Amino acid sequence: SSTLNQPAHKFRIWESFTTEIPTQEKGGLFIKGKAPFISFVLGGPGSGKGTQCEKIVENYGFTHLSAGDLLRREIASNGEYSTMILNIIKEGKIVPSEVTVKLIQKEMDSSDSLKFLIDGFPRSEENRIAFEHVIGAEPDIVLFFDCPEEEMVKRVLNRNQGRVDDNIDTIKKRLKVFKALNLPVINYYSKKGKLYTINAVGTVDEIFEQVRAVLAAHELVTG
Ligand SMILES: Nc1ncnc2c1ncn2[C@@H]1O[C@H](COP(=O)(O)OP(=O)(O)OP(=O)(O)O)[C@@H](O)[C@H]1O
Ligand SMILES: Nc1ccn([C@@H]2O[C@H](COP(=O)(O)O)[C@@H](O)[C@H]2O)c(=O)n1
Ligand SMILES: [Mg+2]
Repeated sequence: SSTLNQPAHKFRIWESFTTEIPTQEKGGLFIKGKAPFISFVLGGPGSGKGTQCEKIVENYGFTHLSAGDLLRREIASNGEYSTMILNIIKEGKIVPSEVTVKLIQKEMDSSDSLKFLIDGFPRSEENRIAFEHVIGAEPDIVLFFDCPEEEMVKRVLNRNQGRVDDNIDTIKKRLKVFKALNLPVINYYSKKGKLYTINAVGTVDEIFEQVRAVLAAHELVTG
């Protein structure tokens, strides 16, 4: 059956083995003994999510899961969904949540990490709801890299990593999709008090100082 129709199965397993029932929020990951800290990392195309995630990993030992990288790896594997994913990425559209959440779930399940950065996810309300349903967890915080469109376009066009979506036509489409589908997710987490907006203009180090302040407030600075 569809992944989306499966319950947050690990939570059910935990419930049946202990009377000490953890909060539903982190249910799917409690089987590892301790619920990991989860940060979603959002922002438009080229806002600097991946760059800042690298700095967070270096400094604080998070495990970085980039949804885009997982999808690109899936394309490279020539698997069942490769062509479908490639076509969607070329169009700047969003891959069905069932596929993306399954890739994230696999990485989280095979990791012992207690700190995850989930970069470029959730890109839509559908993504968000699928994650909650399948993983059985919500993020502790959401970092939002807020960057003007002209700056994002400039950065993407200069990126030079051979990505099929780093061209002006696809960037325009990605910006439209970001506004239509990702901003509602950002607003959702803002209302929940989980959103931390970072001014993504400036040097990489200047931006990282803002990130550091957010992580310090959550006592995640010890690595
Ligand atoms: N503060 C900055 N100033 C100038 N250039 C930057 C800055 N941060 C990142 N860049 C550059 O901008 C480009 C895009 O950055 P990055 O790949 O981190 O963005 P992203 O948000 O992950 O984008 P995407 O959503 O497309 O994956 C890269 O070439 C990166 O080196
Ligand atoms: N949750 C997601 C994340 C990404 N995609 C697709 O991949 C493209 C590249 O993503 P980056 O985070 O590396 O910019 C993106 O434009 C989408 O086509 C997705 O579908 N769902
Ligand atoms: Mg990226």
